[in-house]
Amino acid sequence: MDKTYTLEVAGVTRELPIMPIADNLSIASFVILGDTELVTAAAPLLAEKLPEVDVLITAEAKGIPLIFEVSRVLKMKKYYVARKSTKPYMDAPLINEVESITTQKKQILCLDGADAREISGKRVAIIDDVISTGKSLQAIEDLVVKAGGHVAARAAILAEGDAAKRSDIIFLQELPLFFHE
Ligand SMILES: O=P(O)(O)OC[C@H]1O[C@H](OP(=O)(O)OP(=O)(O)O)[C@H](O)[C@@H]1O
Repeated sequence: MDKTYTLEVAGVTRELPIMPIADNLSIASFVILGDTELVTAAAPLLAEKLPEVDVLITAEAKGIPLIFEVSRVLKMKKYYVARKSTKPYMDAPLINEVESITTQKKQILCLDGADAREISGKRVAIIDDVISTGKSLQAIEDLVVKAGGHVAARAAILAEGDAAKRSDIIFLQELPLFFHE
């Protein structure tokens, strides 16, 4: 099997290392943390595909640079982040469990109660770097609904595996999964 996968997205090319995550499955590792060139190229393309929304939300961690840039392009003054642990400075956080394709154990996602109150009644776009099993997306969506927000868009740079067949998400490029014996 190839050791890398050549990804072309938003006019940028990256050689993604193919990494095993289970006995019969490998993924092309896509890490946008630190990749200013890719994030700044992808964010405006995603921003122009979004319907009109009031707020943006992502999950810690890899969605953060992307949501920052999308909010900047859209001239939004802030964005929201569901964290993967509670913090003492949070006010009555909303908490949900989450498991992603790369998660080895269960994690939590939590939204500060103060953020939840601001999201209430708003049209929300969920932003992430990749949608794969969709479990992270669903966990964020559950928090948004709990907060009283209305999910109006689900957007990512890449749709991995079967996620590329979904008609309810916005994405720029597909990413294959690599199954083996
Ligand atoms: O559709 P899914 O199967 O849920 O996978 C997609 C999620 O997985 C990755 O995050 P990861 O869990 O690796 O966390 P990190 O951003 O904190 O590294 C990615 O950033 C998405 O949030």
